[in-house]
Amino acid sequence: MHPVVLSGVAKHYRMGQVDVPALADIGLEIRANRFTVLAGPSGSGKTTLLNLIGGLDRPSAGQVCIDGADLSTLADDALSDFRARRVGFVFQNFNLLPVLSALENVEYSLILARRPQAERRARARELLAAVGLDDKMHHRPNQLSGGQRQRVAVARALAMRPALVLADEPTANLDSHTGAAIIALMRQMQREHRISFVFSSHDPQVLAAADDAVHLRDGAITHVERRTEDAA
Ligand SMILES: Nc1ncnc2c1ncn2[C@@H]1O[C@H](COP(=O)(O)OP(=O)(O)OP(=O)(O)O)[C@@H](O)[C@H]1O
Repeated sequence: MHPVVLSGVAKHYRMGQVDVPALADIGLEIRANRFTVLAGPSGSGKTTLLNLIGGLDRPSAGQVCIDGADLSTLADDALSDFRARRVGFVFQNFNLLPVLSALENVEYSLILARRPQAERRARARELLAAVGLDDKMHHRPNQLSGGQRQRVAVARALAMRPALVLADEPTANLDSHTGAAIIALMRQMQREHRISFVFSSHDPQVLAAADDAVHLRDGAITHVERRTEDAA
């Protein structure tokens, strides 16, 4: 099963009297357990598409189905609940809560989901160890480097065992060496946790690491490259 299927998706933004078309007639199947990159020049619609896939915004037309659920049929509460349980997010500016430690940042979504304390603490520790931060669990974000902050964000995105992790330009604020390490980490996490990762990126290193690349231009898909076979 494809975890994400988009059909006939369009998005227009309204700016006063002006209608700004951002995406038109998008049909796309994102494969399960793959690393997919949305690539294209600035303004081509990458972030808009990622926001629709993650249920952060709604399409002007068409359907977005994740894990068999048609997001357009969900009311706002159900949509945010779905997002919290099934989708992990990684942002270019990390978006960690500054007053919380690395451990608490990873644990936070599990607290909101009312998981028992022992379980959520164990899960957060396990994930921080997996991203190489065993010795930094009690550091706050301003006591961590950019690369370490993004490692915390990756651990946080995985905490709820999502079906899908979305990352908007995750290496944009990192130097190329640190960016390469984060890509390798995300690749490893994607394989170990057997989930689908979808990125938007300009970064050739991210594009080179992808199984599938979706090329966008002027709000439309120009072509999709599938670089690995479907599993037998
Ligand atoms: N909130 C908004 N209101 C109005 N227009 C918007 C809004 N967000 C995006 N747009 C427009 O939609 C189009 C697609 O923007 P989008 O941010 O999705 O592109 P992008 O490929 O992610 O660009 P970048 O690589 O620069 O982040 C652009 O023309 C942009 O100006």
